[in-house]
Amino acid sequence: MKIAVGSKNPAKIKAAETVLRKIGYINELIPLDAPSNVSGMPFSDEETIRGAMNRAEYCLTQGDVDIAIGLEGGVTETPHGLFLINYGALAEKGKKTIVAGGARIKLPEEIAARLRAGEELGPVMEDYSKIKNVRTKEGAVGIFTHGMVNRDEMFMHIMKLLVGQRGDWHD
Ligand SMILES: O=P(O)(O)OP(=O)(O)OP(=O)(O)OC[C@H]1O[C@@H](n2cnc3c(O)ncnc32)[C@H](O)[C@@H]1O
Repeated sequence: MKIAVGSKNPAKIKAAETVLRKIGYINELIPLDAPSNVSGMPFSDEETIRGAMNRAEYCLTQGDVDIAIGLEGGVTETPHGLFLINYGALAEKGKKTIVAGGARIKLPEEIAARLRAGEELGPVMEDYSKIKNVRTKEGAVGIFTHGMVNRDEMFMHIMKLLVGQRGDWHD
């Protein structure tokens, strides 16, 4: 069984690899540059879910991939402020795509204002934290939880929700 993940982001690959290994999948995980076909900074649950699904479903069209994972970050507006959100999708040939969402936290108003003005979270977080490539490491969630929950761990939880919903992993 060949499994792909629709991203070359190390935080996403690590999350997918760790959880797949936990359930006994020890073959190579194939990272593919999969387009999300949504905006660079998804601004709703719907857009972020769509991005995750698009990434996963694109991977299924590449080579002989049997199962594909799409992981996508975004934000969503609420009456309480702008929240960081993340979703995952697991696509499999001949089956309905499985979707799961991850933990969410409210972003500080100074970050939210910049996103509403059109900036993307990746560069805004680099600027705010003075750390390069935050999105590939601890992520915004890691910065704002002081390392208590980093981006890979947050995606690991989404991965568990995905593989758990699929159910039986015996060949
Ligand atoms: O390489 P890919 O897979 O595209 O990963 P990405 O982090 O760049 O892209 P996402 O589609 O997951 O996220 C959409 C945008 O939000 C940014 N973003 C999302 N979550 C973030 C986080 O926790 N920390 C920093 N930036 C984040 C990210 O940099 C993108 O600009």
